[in-house]
Amino acid sequence: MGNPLRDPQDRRLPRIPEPCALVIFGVTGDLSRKKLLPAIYDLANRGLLPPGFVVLGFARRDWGHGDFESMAYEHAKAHARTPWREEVWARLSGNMKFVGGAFDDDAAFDNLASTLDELRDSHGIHGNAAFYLSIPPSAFPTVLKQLARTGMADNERCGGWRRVIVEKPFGTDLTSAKSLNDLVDDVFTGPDVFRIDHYLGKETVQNIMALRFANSLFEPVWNSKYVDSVQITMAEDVGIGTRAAFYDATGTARDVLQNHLLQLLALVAMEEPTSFDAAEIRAEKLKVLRAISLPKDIKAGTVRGQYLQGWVAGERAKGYLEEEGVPQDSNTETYVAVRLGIQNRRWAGVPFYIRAGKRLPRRVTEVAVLFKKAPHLPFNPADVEALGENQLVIRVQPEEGVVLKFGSKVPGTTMELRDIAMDFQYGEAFTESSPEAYERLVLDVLIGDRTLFPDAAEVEQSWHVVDPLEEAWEGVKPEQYRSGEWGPRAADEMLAREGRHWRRA
Ligand SMILES: NC(=O)C1=CN([C@@H]2O[C@H](COP(=O)(O)OP(=O)(O)OC[C@H]3O[C@@H](n4cnc5c(N)ncnc54)[C@H](OP(=O)(O)O)[C@@H]3O)[C@@H](O)[C@H]2O)C=CC1
Ligand SMILES: O=C1O[C@H](COP(=O)(O)O)[C@@H](O)[C@H](O)[C@H]1O
Repeated sequence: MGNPLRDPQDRRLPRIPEPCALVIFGVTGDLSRKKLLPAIYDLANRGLLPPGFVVLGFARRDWGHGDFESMAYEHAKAHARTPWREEVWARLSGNMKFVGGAFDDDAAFDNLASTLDELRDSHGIHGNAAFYLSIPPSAFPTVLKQLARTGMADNERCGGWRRVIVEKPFGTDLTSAKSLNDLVDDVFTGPDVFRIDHYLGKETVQNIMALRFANSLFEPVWNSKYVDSVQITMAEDVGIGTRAAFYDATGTARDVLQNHLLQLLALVAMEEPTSFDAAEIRAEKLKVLRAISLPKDIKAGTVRGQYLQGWVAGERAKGYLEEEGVPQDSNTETYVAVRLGIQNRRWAGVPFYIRAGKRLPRRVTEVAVLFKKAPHLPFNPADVEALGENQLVIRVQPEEGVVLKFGSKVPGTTMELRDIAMDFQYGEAFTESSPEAYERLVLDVLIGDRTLFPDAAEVEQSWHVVDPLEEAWEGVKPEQYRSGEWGPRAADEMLAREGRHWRRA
């Protein structure tokens, strides 16, 4: 199916999937409870699900359908974005099924396959099903093999479409990502594979393309002639929560740099796609990912940190090594800062500073484009000194919007200058509410629109960036920072060495 953005007529059409089932592996997990089940309710509430839509949960529980439905009700109600309406849930709940079992349990998968076959006739889903792997990444291969063994991934046998949604991180390095790509492409046909990166489902991230390519204002200055540097920040006030096993084996670079942050960089730096087709957008992003250069001296051009105990938003926070399940001698980073370059004509010489961390003072994700100062400033030197650089800040979350910072005359009888901000906030500009990222992405899978999903080449290219970093960091102890601080001092020093500082996000 073509992308509706391509044809302005199509943009206004509601996109409703064909009758189908969504099978969620790991349905009792954190992601499913907080994001997927609420997203399904929100889609139903907006009238975007087909009649007879089935949610089929799979996890290690001795549950009947009713137990699953009660759990789903509790979490969907707690986390839904749209107003709660019992009648919407009542329509969904009749179609919520559960199959219990472990990933290595053949009988459980045989049971799942026959349940899906029965639903084809009883619920008119025509054999259409999407499988969401909301499970530990180490289990992706086992589940994919089970789907192959039981014939559940076989479009022809099932008489409808079969799609798979693979969560991130997709592999732990380039080699494992390649094997996983091979496996997933063996089991499913290429266009039926959806590698999810939920940042691409965020409204504010999709708006990067609109901001850049729908306006003539920014394009002329979107290059190394005018841009001094770009800063991408993903700060979280939370720690690792209950995800110690996953996080300690993963670290910040694999958890969010390899995917969310490199995707943001690609959207900010890529050339205009010839259309909004998935293939065109992916091709432009891939060119940027291929042009990324790492710091010559990786140790000097990157900083890894690990949080100590401290205070975040007035609350006492444990240190990373005190978190339950984290080994006492863990060297895993909970913060990363890196200076990347992009070796092409548009961006030569412009540093892209990227930082991400847990237990920072507050939750904020933003992309800041910092402009060079004007070549001549005919003002009082003290004023010129006090003026910051012009900045365009894309606030991904929270307080979603875009801020333009520039110097202005202070009202009065003298020519005094001060930085001011023009602020666009979604809440003020639009009456429409933004769908949650997973809501948009689940709908896209059910419709078969791959535009917002990175392809295999992008995922592999991102590991080309992260693998050398991981290699250089091997055995190196991370710098420490107190919970509630903006990361290790070394991250400030890294920018100071280049005459810059991190923007106050
Ligand atoms: N949580 C988050 O905020 C985010 C998560 N992700 C990704 O989403 C995926 C899921 O993460 P998350 O929900 O946090 O993980 P959780 O650990 O919370 O949940 C894992 C789920 O997998 C099930 N599971 C684990 N092992 C088995 C097994 N051997 N057999 C059957 N079921 C099993 C668990 O079932 P049981 O109840 O039986 O243990 C549980 O339902 C991961 O790939 C993660 O990287 C991506 C972005 C954000
Ligand atoms: O993918 C992940 O993202 C979350 C942060 O997501 P956000 O939408 O709240 O910004 C992060 O906490 C988690 O560690 C990571 O796996």
